[in-house]
Amino acid sequence: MEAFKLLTRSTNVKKAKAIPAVPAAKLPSAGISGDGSEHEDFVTAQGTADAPPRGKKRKRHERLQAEEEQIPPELDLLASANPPAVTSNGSMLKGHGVSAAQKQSGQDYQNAKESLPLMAEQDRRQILKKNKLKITILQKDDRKASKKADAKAKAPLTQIAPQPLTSFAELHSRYRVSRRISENLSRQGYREPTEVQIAGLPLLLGSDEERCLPRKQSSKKKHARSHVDLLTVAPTGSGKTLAFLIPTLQGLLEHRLESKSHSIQEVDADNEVQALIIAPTHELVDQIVNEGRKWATGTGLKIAAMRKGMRLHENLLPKSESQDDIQNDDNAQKTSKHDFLVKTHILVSTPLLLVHALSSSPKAAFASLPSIKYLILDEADVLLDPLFREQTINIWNACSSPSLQTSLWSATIGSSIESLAKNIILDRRKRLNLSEPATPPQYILRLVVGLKDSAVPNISHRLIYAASEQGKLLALRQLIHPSTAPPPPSTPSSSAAQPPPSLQPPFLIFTQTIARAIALHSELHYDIPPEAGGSSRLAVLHSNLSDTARSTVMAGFRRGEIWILITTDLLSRGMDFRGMNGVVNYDIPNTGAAYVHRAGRTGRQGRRGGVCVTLYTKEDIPYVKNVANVIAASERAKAKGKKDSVKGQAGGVGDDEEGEGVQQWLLDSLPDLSKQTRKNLKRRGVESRRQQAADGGDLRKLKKMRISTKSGYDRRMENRRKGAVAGSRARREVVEVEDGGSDGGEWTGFE
Ligand SMILES: Nc1ncnc2c1ncn2[C@@H]1O[C@H](COP(=O)(O)OP(=O)(O)OP(=O)(O)O)[C@@H](O)[C@H]1O
Repeated sequence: MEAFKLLTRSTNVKKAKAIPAVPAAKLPSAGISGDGSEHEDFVTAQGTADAPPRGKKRKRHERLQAEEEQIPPELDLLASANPPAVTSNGSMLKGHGVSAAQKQSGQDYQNAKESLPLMAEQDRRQILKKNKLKITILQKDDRKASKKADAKAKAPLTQIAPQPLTSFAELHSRYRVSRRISENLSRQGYREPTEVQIAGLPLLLGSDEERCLPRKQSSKKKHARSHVDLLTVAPTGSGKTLAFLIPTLQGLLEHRLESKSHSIQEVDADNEVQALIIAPTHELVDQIVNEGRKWATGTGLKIAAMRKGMRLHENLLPKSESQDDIQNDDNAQKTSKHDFLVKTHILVSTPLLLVHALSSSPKAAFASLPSIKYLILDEADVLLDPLFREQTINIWNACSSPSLQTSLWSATIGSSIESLAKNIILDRRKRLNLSEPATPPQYILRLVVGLKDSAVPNISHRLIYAASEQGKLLALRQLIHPSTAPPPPSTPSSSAAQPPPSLQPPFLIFTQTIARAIALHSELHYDIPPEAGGSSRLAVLHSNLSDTARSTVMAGFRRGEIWILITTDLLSRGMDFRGMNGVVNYDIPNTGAAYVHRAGRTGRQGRRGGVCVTLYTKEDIPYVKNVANVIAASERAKAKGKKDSVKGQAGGVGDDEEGEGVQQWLLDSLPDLSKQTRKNLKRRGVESRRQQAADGGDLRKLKKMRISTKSGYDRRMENRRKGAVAGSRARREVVEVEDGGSDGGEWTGFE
């Protein structure tokens, strides 16, 4: 059961421990030395640091040193993490002496940033290629853009090769990320950046020079930073959360430093939300908050989840007061007592909760959020899908700051979502009058890691034909108890020649609808023997449960108390369960992208040994091509990876995952999906599974789709038995009441 310990991640966020005092930074203008020798020299010449020589006029650098020592470590963005780089002739490398005076303003701060030398272009390109990273400029917003729009549309997109982040130590040494954040990373045991972090962090943290953005010859500012909006497509479990959280935290610290040095008295700036992270589900929101708190520890920055009844700022009245139909005072009072103001720097929310909070303004139909500097859309393709599109765009439009930086993240962003996002960004700029000479220039970049929109190749994919709903149940039981249940019906079209794999818990089972998740849960209720924990090992999670019930199930699953979790697509996106052994698609996913995300709950951070099993029936055959194509692409990628690594080193990768998921003959024989079928399937899933008795659906079809191993005859007999028991119980109660009423309650037994 060691695996279950791994699931405990993110359940309890320990309160930030007091960070041990970090020694005050050395005076940078004193020549900077990591070992403090220059500082000692300074002290010997001037007296002790604690007691400067009396009677002497305080020199400027002493004053600056005092100022420097007052800067708390979380804001000490310029402190040197590494000993200063010294050239062979003993002189300092350019850029390792930054005076405190340069911190006087945010602009100065930017100018003060002296970068470490860049890698040669060839080396940069080699590292990016090795890590399968592709960075493209989708749009450069400049003065001539509109005039040359047509010409530009035809021109190929420009690829760039930014300076890659080769280690987390570079975050501080090159990008001046706060020491606190770097310490938090190393305390959590994070050593090497993942692929998406290798390119994503420099793109969001670096100067134009480090990002290698094309610069005008006339631009003299070496450390200029253009405005960048970023679209990132990176595999599931590749560390995207950290890639957007670190730059956000760092950006907010820089803003704080900037406004402090400008003595800008921002109205209640410390309580204002300055970054918004939008995610599609409550579960993902909570996970991001937990992750964010790990990196924000000790920085003074707060990150919180949006909850019902929260208000974003004072001007937004509680919902009750803004509505015309206030029923009575008591009610209004009660509601306003429960409404409270959000006091956090980073707010994480689902689109719906935020939209509710924003539309509760009595004055405007939709309140604006001018303080938001960062907008992050996690699982952006879902957020821009018709289901959430309107809400997401409303939130996006409410962020009215001209310097808003938007980033979109997902493992799957199709070309239609990409162009929609691009258009929203450009329209917003036009509306805010930012399309004219953009200073600094504004770019929309796209970062793609690996093969776009593909499933992780480090797990094994199995597509199993189970003929009917009953066959699926049998196949599932076979997966859970490989030795006890009979094998699923095998037919000539079964793709798996070998017996189906067995699954070690913990694992997730996905169904198409809530009703089916509930039905499957009650069917499997007694499948786990009491000596293994019985029915408490199995749970169901869906959006019809209360928030508390959802959190309880999630906590139980993360703690390893629940072994098998039956759910809908609610948990298919973004959820990070460490040690997850497998995923079962009890019902086929609606799209290829949905398969990528469901399968991505296992095999995270490159972990091997995960299994994704997809069961399909005769009714699914017209729809299964989507999934089969994704599996085939993933297996091709796996085979290529193996070939490459065998070339690179003898032995190569382990041969534990064979490419048995989908065979070519099956791929060729599955029917192609028409555009309309694809669209309908995406929206509604396999239609026959959605029908309920109440819909007046075809009774025979309904029976076919029912999740149960029992025959109709057995069910009828069981129902009769149940009816008889209930009837006899009711009769007994009637007799008891009558007897009790007649003679004072003395029981005389049954007749
Ligand atoms: N550099 C790193 N070193 C080690 N572990 C890391 C690193 N970066 C992230 N992780 C861990 O990898 C796991 C997956 O990260 P994360 O949840 O951010 O993936 P993701 O790319 O957002 O996946 P999804 O597309 O499913 O949302 C997390 O447990 C995270 O803590």
